[in-house]
Amino acid sequence: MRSVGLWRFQVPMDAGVVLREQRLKTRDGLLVRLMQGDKEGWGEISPLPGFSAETVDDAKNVALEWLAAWQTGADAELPEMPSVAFGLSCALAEISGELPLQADFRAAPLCTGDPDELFAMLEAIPGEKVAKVKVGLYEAVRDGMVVNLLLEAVPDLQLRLDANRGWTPLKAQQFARYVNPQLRPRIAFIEEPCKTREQSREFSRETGIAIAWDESLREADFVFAAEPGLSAVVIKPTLTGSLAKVREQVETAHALGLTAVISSSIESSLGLTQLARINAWLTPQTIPGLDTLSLMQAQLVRQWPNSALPCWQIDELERVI
Ligand SMILES: O=C(O)CCC(=O)C1=CC=C[C@@H](O)[C@@H]1C(=O)O
Ligand SMILES: [Mg+2]
Repeated sequence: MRSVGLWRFQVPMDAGVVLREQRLKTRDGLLVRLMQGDKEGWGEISPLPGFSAETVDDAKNVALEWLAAWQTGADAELPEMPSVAFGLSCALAEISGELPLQADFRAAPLCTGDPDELFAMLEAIPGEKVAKVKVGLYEAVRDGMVVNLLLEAVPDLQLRLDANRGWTPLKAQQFARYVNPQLRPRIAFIEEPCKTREQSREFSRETGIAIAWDESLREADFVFAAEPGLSAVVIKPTLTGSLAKVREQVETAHALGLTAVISSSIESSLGLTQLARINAWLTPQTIPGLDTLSLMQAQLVRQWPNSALPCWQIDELERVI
């Protein structure tokens, strides 16, 4: 016997979360529950505005169609739509036991570049010190100075930076000029410094600073390849698709000697705890990019350890079916 449930949620965000120059006031998405005999699996379907091609309504319609077929006992192929394929495949993998329960709740603290804020965060994390700093939001020169200062002040710190393709080659150069060449190896990578991949490669060649692909993974002409200066790929499962596709991408990256970083698409705590499990399962050596729960004002159904945010239960959400 199979049965299904689908809920729509809307969680208020912390003021000031800006994605692609758009303020994200609420995080909207769907939670799905599959039940088969005495087994139960959950998944989150949350297209990310500005990043996903689909909307929540698109996702809902595609999910409903698949759920109707699954409920009648058909094992239909997963939909292509990435957020839907991800959520449904997680629910199926919980039922089958493919997605292990063990989770890696470490997360590289996300910092907007306020050094005092970062020092406080770093003090709180034991072990390997890896943090992620958004750059490209202020003057490139200021970013360079902040990065230099952080690396100087915390000798065992590794930084991940993310420019979201915000820099022209000139701005990228201005940034690099302020980062002491001896400190540059402690920049684990900078995600997508420039508007084009070619400009980002050029930046890496000229500065010796490693780069990572994130946005590029979703482009039609992207192929996984090892190349000079490239150290990592950032994999955002909600934007990628099914768990099988995520796994394939992780394996391809590892075979090429690249780090694969499992990263959040700002999912609720339910999706985030699953990403922490995916990390423990597929990329256990790597600290994931999952420090986004604090951008939200509530958790959903499952709790992230030690989060003080209230946790909304399923009966507080809008039931679709
Ligand atoms: O990767 C992380 O450490 C956290 C997630 C994160 O930085 C992002 C999530 C979603 C959209 C973006 O603003 C940003 C990114 O570009 O990687
Ligand atoms: Mg990025």
